[in-house]
Amino acid sequence: MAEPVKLIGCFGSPFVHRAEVALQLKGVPYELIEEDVNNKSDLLLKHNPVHQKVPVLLHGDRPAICESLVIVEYIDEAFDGPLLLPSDPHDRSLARFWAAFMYKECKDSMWIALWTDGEVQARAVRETKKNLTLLEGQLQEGKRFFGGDAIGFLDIAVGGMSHWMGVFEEIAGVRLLSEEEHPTLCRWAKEYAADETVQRCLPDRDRVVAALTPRKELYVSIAKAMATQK
Ligand SMILES: N[C@@H](CCC(=O)N[C@@H](CS)C(=O)NCC(=O)O)C(=O)O
Repeated sequence: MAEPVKLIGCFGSPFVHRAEVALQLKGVPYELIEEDVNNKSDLLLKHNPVHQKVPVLLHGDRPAICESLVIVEYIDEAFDGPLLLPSDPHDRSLARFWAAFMYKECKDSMWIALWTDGEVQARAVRETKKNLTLLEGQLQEGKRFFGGDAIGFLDIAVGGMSHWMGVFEEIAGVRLLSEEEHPTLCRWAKEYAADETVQRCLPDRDRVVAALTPRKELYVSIAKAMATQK
């Protein structure tokens, strides 16, 4: 009998979304354990004592796997189904490189652009748009997804942007991604969000806006701290 798979997650998280999409694409049955990140459970603290964040993947009795992209890679290797990372080592390294770029440079500049103001914000907006152009360059002509004709690792890494970017833009009142400036990336975002498997684990947009809006002050203070470290 297959060992049970459990995912500790929380509502409205783009990081949890990554793990869920990977499980869904692989056709792995799993139990989603909803965590209240404002009142963390002993289960979460036990399995992710380092970062105390979701997602956390539990596979049988083995030690938990933490960090969304590590989880996606594990799911890809541990289960049958369509390959998420490219089979070619060179392509695989490139996918990992751009996923790391998304996680660090893109995310950081976006976050500062969304939640600061004045010259700091203006600089971050310019940097974000430059980063989005670089990312857009990874979408090959004639291919629907970063992974080619099917959703792959890099699509999952960038995937949060397709649903959450608009949410954060709405809460912050700032526009970063537009059809005029990044038509190919916008086309990708629509196709990703419209995919049948992805749709199964995309939280309702209005509920996400309602859940994240009260966190605005927190986002502003995190962004200010990030900006001073740059
Ligand atoms: N680098 C982590 C980030 C995960 C993350 O930030 N998760 C948020 C939910 S969206 C969380 O658990 N927040 C709780 C906290 O920061 O205390 C990953 O990729 O898994």
